Amino acid sequence: MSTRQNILVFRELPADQLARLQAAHSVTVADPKTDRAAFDAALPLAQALIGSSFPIDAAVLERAPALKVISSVSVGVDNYALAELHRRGILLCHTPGVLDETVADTVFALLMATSRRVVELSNLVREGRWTRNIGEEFFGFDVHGKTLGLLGFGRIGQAIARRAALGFGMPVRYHTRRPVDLAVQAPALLGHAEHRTLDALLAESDFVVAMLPLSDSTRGLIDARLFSRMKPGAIFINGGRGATVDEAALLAALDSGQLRAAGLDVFAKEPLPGESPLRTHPRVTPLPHIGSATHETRYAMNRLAVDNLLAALAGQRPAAVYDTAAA
Ligand SMILES: NC(=O)c1ccc[n+]([C@@H]2O[C@H](COP(=O)([O-])OP(=O)(O)OC[C@H]3O[C@@H](n4cnc5c(N)ncnc54)[C@H](O)[C@@H]3O)[C@@H](O)[C@H]2O)c1
Ligand SMILES: O=C(O)[C@H](O)CO
Repeated sequence: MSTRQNILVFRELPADQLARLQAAHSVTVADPKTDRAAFDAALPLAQALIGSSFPIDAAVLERAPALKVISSVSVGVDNYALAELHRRGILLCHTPGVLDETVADTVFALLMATSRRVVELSNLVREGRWTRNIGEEFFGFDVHGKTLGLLGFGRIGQAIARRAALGFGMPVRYHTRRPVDLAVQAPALLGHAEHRTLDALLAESDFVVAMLPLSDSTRGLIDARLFSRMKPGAIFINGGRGATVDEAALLAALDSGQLRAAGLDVFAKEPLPGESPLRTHPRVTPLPHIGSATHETRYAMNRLAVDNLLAALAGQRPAAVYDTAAA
């Protein structure tokens, strides 16, 4: 690629990271959620896009004939028309690795909040309803020593597994299409994590944590059949993507008592619609998709996304390219 390129920034970046782009290229900032007209106007000349949380689908790509590279400020790539990017030869970069520990912390916050009923009991205090010693009806469920089942045992799944096994003494079971060679890929988990078939994992686990990407193979994967295979009284946590879960089946499993509780950072539709029963269900702890939302981690993601984009525009191999051919 030649020297100054046209970059369209479709989500706010930290000022210093935006300045890095502006120093070398022509930059237009237009958030399609608040100024769709400006975004649409900049698309035809854009050679590069950087941002997140907006679908870059085939219709958007059709209006961006000069596009050569997209740098997503996210690890998940479900907002991008992957086959179309591959067909058009557009490079897709993302931000794996820099958010693993923070997202794992968020998932653990949900694990603790659901099992120890943190939000419910904190509200009891705040609302002046703590008038006598807490009785059995408010007791929780131990986390330490319980079995954790992971659907999704990639970068973030393994960070969750380390917390569970090494911090809380929890046996970890994971389900992937093929067992992971722990000695090579996750030596800290040797002797702590074991591969299971999906049904065996569900039958054994006190906590089932989904940390899956959204793809054709995972959309709606966690359905009524899977909930019915879980241990009665299990806790379900979703930190991956909302659409991997059949939300009606999740509600039915909560209402029948099959599930003790659910902790959800992600939903099929975000922001969660006001009428969703998941918003106010007494045994659901909902979070507004905050897995990676700390100052440090969001900054690291933005910096990596800018690094990726500048490298691609300089004709170098970016640190984190997503393989659209494999999608
Ligand atoms: N809540 C948040 O804020 C937040 C933050 C970061 C990532 N995420 C989501 O988490 C996902 C995982 O991130 P990662 O960095 O750990 O990804 P990763 O690619 O390292 O791991 C993905 C794991 O999912 C497994 N997997 C994929 N398809 C599967 C299937 N059909 N059946 C069983 N296992 C399957 C893979 O084998 C792998 O173990 C992201 O794609 C993103 O959607 C959410
Ligand atoms: O995929 C990711 O990085 C998170 O969900 C933030 O969008």
